[in-house]
Amino acid sequence: QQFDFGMIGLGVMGRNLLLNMADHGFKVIGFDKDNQKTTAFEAAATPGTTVKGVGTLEEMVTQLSAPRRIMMLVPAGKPVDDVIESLLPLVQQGDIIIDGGNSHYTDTLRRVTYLKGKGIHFMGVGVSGGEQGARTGPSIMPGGDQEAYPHVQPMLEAIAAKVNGEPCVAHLGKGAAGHYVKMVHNGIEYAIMQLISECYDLLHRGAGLNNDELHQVFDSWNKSDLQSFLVEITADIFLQQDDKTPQRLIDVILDKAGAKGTGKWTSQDAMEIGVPIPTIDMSVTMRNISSLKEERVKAAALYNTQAGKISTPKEAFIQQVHDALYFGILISYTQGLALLHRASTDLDMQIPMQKVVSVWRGGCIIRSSLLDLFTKIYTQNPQLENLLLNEQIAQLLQGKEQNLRTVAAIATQNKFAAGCLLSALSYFDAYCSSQLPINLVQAQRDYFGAHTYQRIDQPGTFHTIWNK
Ligand SMILES: O=C(O)[C@H](O)[C@@H](O)[C@H](O)[C@H](O)COP(=O)(O)O
Repeated sequence: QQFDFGMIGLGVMGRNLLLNMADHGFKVIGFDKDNQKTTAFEAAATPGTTVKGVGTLEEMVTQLSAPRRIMMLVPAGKPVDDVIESLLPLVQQGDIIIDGGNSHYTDTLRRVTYLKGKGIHFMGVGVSGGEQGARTGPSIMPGGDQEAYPHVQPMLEAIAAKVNGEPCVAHLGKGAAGHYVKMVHNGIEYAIMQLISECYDLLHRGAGLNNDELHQVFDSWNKSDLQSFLVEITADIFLQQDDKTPQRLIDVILDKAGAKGTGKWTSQDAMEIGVPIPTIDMSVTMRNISSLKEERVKAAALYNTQAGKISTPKEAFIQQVHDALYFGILISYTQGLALLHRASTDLDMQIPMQKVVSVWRGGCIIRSSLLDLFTKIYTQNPQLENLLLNEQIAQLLQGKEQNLRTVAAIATQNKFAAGCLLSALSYFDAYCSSQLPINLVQAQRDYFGAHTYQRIDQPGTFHTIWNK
């Protein structure tokens, strides 16, 4: 019995992806050091499918047909390098090793080069959609050498989410492009989650909506132009009863966010290559501020900060917040996609933007109806530097702009920490300004550091001996 695909790591993601693959007729074999996981894997298989769990890497590798296709879903970092080293004595030239975890793209690039030298194909593949997505249809973001992709394409297309019958997977570029695209996906995910939480705060603490009303609002928004996975689950979350107290669970969850790093990496890389993504940056910052709970409690007492009650009539305010959220979400995608466009050139990854947005239409955490529009826009203009330069997007934003300004004013007036809503507006105003007050910054830099400046009326760089 020869198997088509092997998985290292049968935690919930690894197991579910492999079971999904077996359901599509592929013969799959999985390895995990933990015997309970291999047993649970076999037990969870759909009757009639061909699955096998083994306890040694050798057993798995020797039963795979050539070229071997081996995916690992292990924690990012050293565990990935350890698995690669333990595989090397067992694999042959032409075999394909895939890292499906959230690895940093520079690690992936290093591993692509290292294994290329040994005649082994290494692919960094982003997988989005969580446990449920892995089992029934994730969004898959593969990158790496084109030569290897056709060997894994049938499996990935079979298991991926489908939109209009099209699989949400495509080859997304050279080197570590797959993991780079997944990293930015997560950066956008951070921003949208933070924007939704800021709107929840304005509606709940500000306008006094209770959990049932919040459920109604988000449920209706999910039937509007805000239709998306994150808005959909947010509507559900407000109905979840706590099993320890008579309260709704949302009301007993501590306001301290966790983070595994992908959002931070996105901001770090954007700063590195000089692409502004302030709303994503702010979402990372807001998680960091949230972790300072004890200090925040002290500061709140010192400054007696209490968010105000919002007097705008409820229905009108709900509509204003709807538009503010829509604007913020669109700006978050805009920033992430502008980063991908630039990184594709600067890091020589040749990322096909129209494929990125089409792969994000289904299965992933940031899936939303907006991705259909983006797919049309990038198909018409694959080299678009920034969505804000597209007329259709301009019309959409101009229709919502005033309500965002109103909500931003209300939020600041009433002491709501709406950092992502405000940063989206500032980004929009700065990006859409032909004139920025940066001439003064240039003057100051030249004044104290002779850093020179350019003039609006003649080419060249200039330095002035300032009158001090
Ligand atoms: O696309 C996905 O399926 C998710 O993004 C997934 O990758 C994971 O849930 C995040 O990495 C969590 O990230 P944080 O712990 O940093 O929020």
